[in-house]
Amino acid sequence: MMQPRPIVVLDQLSRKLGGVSALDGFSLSIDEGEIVCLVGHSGCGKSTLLRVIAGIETLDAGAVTLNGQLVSGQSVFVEPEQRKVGFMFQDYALFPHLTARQNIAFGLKRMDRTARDERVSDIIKRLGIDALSAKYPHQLSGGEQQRIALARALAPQPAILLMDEPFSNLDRGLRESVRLETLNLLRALGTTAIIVTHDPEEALSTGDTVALMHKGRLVEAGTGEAVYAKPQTAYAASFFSQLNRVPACRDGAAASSPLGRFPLAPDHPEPIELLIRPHSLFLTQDGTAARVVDRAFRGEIEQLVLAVDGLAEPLIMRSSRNSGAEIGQIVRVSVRPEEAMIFDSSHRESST
Ligand SMILES: Nc1ncnc2c1ncn2[C@@H]1O[C@H](COP(=O)(O)OP(=O)(O)OP(=O)(O)O)[C@@H](O)[C@H]1O
Repeated sequence: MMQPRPIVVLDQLSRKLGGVSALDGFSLSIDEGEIVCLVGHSGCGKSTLLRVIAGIETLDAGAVTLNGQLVSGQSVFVEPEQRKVGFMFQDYALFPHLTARQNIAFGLKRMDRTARDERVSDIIKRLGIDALSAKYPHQLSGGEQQRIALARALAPQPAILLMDEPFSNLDRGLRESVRLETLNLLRALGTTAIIVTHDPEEALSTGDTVALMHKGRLVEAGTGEAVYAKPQTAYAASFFSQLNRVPACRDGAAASSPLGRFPLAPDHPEPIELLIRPHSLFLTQDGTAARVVDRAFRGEIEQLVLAVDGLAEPLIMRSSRNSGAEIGQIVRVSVRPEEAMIFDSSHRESST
């Protein structure tokens, strides 16, 4: 098997816009054929990053290398048309006065007519959108417009495809199927892609790598499983799920808390931040006493709100087992020790 080759190398990208650091030393390397899902809260710099890669925004510092060629930085600037980068905008930006087929052909003006027709027919066939090709954008549903926009972005066979919130305009029901279809197509074509979203759940299930961004910086990157189960930072832990923050302090080789003791590395920085997901709590005879403050049954999931002595905030516990607990009842709660997450809280203010 061939070694993967980095096709997008983003090195220490910085860009100030309107006095804000939209990009602040952002670095990431993406392999050929890799699908990266870039996620972060609104305003963290996701769109600016895509625009810099596409060449429709400049850099203050840093360098972008695409396919081995320096395209931005060190006084180099390669024009967007020369970059072999496709861009799919959040609102699709289809031309209203062109049919679906003409929209798809739009980026192929420099090809001769026969080759262009062939290319357009090929992508229409691949996406199974033949029935839409003579229609105008206003005659298409949101899902159909999304497919035309995708076909238009893919028609020039870009080495890299950038997609800004490509599924956010779709209904919930449609979003899942369009997302799977789009990913399957990108994989079949071997396209390297960066897909932007602000939805944590979507990020975890889209693509090979999740890259979490905050205030113009990369917080961490890894597979969806890794960033969810073993986040390296408290910011990532809290971005991808609700959390219980539990006070804890060092006691020898352990972090001691009202919910028990957890192993702590000797060199772990202090103060300690102990974070526990609602699903990491369970009821057991030898747990810590807790009073049920609230209980909500949600079909497959039961949620309990539990007051524990020594905790200012009640704990949220979720389980797929129905405990049958009643409000006011005293229960005993424990933590799956391997799921307790311990961080250093000294940088919390700057990271949230
Ligand atoms: N043209 C501009 N002029 C001034 N400030 C800008 C400009 N473009 C972006 N910004 C600022 O830069 C920061 C990053 O913006 P950007 O649009 O890249 O974020 P984003 O993560 O894509 O947000 P969203 O998810 O809301 O689209 C924001 O604080 C934004 O207000």
